[in-house]
Amino acid sequence: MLRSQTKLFALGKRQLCRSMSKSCDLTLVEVDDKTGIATLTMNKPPVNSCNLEMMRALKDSMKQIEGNKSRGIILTSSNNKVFSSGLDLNELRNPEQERLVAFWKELQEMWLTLYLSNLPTAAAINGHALAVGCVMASACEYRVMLPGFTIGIHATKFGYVVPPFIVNSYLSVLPRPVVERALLQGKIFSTDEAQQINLIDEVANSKEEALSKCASFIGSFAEANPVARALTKRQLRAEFARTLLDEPEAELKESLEYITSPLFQDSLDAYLAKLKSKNKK
Ligand SMILES: CCCCC/C=C\CCC/C=C/CC(=O)SCCNC(=O)CCNC(=O)[C@H](O)C(C)(C)COP(=O)(O)OP(=O)(O)OC[C@H]1O[C@@H](n2cnc3c(N)ncnc32)[C@H](O)[C@@H]1OP(=O)(O)O
Repeated sequence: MLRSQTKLFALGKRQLCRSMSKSCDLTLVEVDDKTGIATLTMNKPPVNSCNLEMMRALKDSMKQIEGNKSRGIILTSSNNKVFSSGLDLNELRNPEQERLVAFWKELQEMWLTLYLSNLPTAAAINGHALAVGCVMASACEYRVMLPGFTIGIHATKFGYVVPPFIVNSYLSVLPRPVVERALLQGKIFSTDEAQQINLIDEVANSKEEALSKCASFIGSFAEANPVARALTKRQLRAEFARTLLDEPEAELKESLEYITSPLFQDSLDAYLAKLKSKNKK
């Protein structure tokens, strides 16, 4: 198994840190010296799918940003078509038990790190944000999206039960009746639809504009005491994080049982075959 490593480079006025795998930098972090805001870029070709190493890199980068006393985090993608395609489905297919346990624990920890970050968080959604891609954007405090893309959690459409903490990600942004309908339909929203239901806060016409709008949002906390802000955020969000904070092992056990069931594996096979066949036509 590859271990992600983190390196720090001085780059002019900026610091750049990278979480690396053998073949590429999975995440890139740039801290703007003037604003103190860190941009965390997902950089796992072709579609930023979240495998074990990617989620570890994301978690490590976020912890590093918090440790560097940055003023906020903007999550974005180096791919100008895909923000993230969600969990790497290959991790779920006929998994080896030890790796599956590590993978699911990393998902839990990555989500908790983002959802409960002490820092203001914003997502510059510069491409499709599907399933856990949407969950990561929803875990941020603010979302700016480019037109012409899609966002949503479509798990039920291809036969997956939605885990409770993923339901909670939506519930922290959307009203309950909207969440219920969207999850049960497996609804994927266009940028316009997402704005209408307030799944996203703003639309921007370029990645630069999206980053700038996210930076303005983070700047809006300039007058707030960072410690008071962080503790208040944690109080507000603790309820939705409760399952994973108090009983991560129970959630893990339930998810593992479900993922390794023939029911799940069969629908995953069919879904992966459909996804691959798209490119063979
Ligand atoms: C009661 C207890 C309950 C417990 C429940 C426990 C577990 C349930 C698990 C359910 C959780 C689900 C969360 C998820 O995040 S699952 C991931 C779902 N994601 C998707 O369905 C996205 C699928 N991808 C796409 O729709 C498209 O790829 C796209 C993102 C719109 C980009 O389209 P495009 O630019 O055209 O790129 P391609 O489609 O050609 O993709 C390139 C390449 O990448 C492969 N790929 C895409 N997404 C994934 C992925 N998520 N995982 C692995 N691989 C992916 C795709 O197959 C192509 O591969 P080839 O080049 O080899 O054909």
